Amino acid sequence: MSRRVEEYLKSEAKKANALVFVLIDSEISNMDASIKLARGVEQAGASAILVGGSSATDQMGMSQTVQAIKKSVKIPVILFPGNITGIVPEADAIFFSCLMNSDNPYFITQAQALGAPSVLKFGLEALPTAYLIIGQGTSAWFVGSARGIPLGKPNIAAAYALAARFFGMRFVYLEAGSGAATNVNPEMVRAVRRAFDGFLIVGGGIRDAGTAKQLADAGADALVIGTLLEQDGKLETLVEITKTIQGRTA
Ligand SMILES: CC(C)=CCC/C(C)=C/CC/C(C)=C/CC/C(C)=C/COP(=O)(O)OP(=O)(O)O
Ligand SMILES: O=P(O)(O)OC[C@@H](O)CO
Ligand SMILES: [Mg+2]
Repeated sequence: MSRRVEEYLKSEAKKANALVFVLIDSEISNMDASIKLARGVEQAGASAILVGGSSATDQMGMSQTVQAIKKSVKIPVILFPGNITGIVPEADAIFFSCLMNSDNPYFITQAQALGAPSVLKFGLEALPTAYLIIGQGTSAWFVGSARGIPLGKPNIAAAYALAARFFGMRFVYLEAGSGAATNVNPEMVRAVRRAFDGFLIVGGGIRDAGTAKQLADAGADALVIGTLLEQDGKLETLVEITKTIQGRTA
């Protein structure tokens, strides 16, 4: 299986303090809005577009959205599935994730087993990802039956990341949850960075450049921004974020 997207992300991450990935929630944005947003965020310096939603079930709609985004931007489009319904053919890659701290085995191995044949059939590049949900009260936390790692317990997150490393997973995604009131804190990112030498993604509740800089300085390779851009006029904040952590826009 090709590692084209993974190699691209790793080489881009070497050039910047951290990359920015933008999450387009296929349950919220219609096709025109998604295309406009994708073009805007590419211009603003985002390195990849993630498409997904914790309860996305409209595969036809997602398929069309991904296809339209692909035609509009050069940066990779990566699926971010909350379930097997989040797998569509048109993307470049998929976070093939294991919600390691779920209480439900479905989100640890069963969705993956059910989805794997489609990933192969569609030729999607699978990015092996340990998805760790931090804190509680968000959609991903609820839908994924996560036993959220307490925000103030960096060593627990680091232990999961170490387990992910020993499993051979090459990505860890520390997720406070979309729209989280409190983002993952830099102490936890630092602890996980010490334990895990792969590609470290941090997301959930990041809304300003100051926070983004702290998380990048703590060792994140990429930050995910979603909810912020669901409000009009916030592209400027994204430009500020990319400038602060990368010193550049596209
Ligand atoms: C690999 C395959 C086939 C599936 C993975 C299945 C797993 C591990 C799911 C994890 C649990 C889960 C429900 C994750 C959702 C991730 C996601 C797309 C979050 C985005 O959050 P939103 O759905 O936008 O939240 P809002 O409700 O706030 O919009
Ligand atoms: O929507 P926000 O809070 O930016 O979170 C993005 C992403 O980490 C959610 O999966
Ligand atoms: Mg959302």
